[in-house]
Amino acid sequence: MSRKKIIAGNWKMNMTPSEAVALINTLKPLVQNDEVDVLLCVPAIDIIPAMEAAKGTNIQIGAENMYFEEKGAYTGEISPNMLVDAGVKYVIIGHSERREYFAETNETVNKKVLKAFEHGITPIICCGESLTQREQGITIDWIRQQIKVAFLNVTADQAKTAVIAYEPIWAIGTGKVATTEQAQEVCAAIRACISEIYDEATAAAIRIQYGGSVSAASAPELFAQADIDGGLVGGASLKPDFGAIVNYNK
Ligand SMILES: O=C(CO)COP(=O)(O)O
Repeated sequence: MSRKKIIAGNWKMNMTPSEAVALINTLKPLVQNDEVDVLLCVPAIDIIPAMEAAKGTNIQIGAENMYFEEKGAYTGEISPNMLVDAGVKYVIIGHSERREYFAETNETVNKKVLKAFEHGITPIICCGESLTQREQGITIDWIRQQIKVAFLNVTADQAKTAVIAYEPIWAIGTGKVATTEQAQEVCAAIRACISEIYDEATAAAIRIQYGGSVSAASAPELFAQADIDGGLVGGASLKPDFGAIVNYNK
């Protein structure tokens, strides 16, 4: 089965609304590639102006986070309904930075994943090991656990449409990209885990990205791996380099 690659930027806490519009205008001509899905996940305050700036282009705008309640007394949070109303189709869930700085757990990730599906938003579910865990040889066990909990009560039909981002924490923002072998090994293990939870058809349909210091130089080899269906790109998505990453196959 051939899966369409999905190449997504994660802007993290960068870009004011006016900077966001300017960057999208710069990226527009650089990220044209019909063979891949192109997505920019941007800060909540940038979503509406970014949608407007990206109108009529192949750039889709996603969110970086979402709460698992619909509305109410949750100061500072963004609800799934708000994202849907703004036209958002993808949301990053459980990025390692949210787990580390905002106390997200596998359980809250699962609640958010279920809520996103309930509202027709595709979650980009993040997983990844620390350097210590890699050195201890527990990478695969750790990630299998993250995946199993994230997908609790998710149906096979929903799971087929999900995106998983494998992001080794030691490779994020460090310039230390995982080797293609390391990235492929874990992405294959994630697909095997999905196959165990559901079935082969679900595992064959789900898209798995690699993230962690992806650059124009490393993208072609990474994205050519059998189980890597694109990337979740941090730093390089804030620069024209993102165009070269999107066009990794040209
Ligand atoms: O965390 C990341 C994307 O979600 C990766 O960030 P970098 O590409 O800056 O390493």
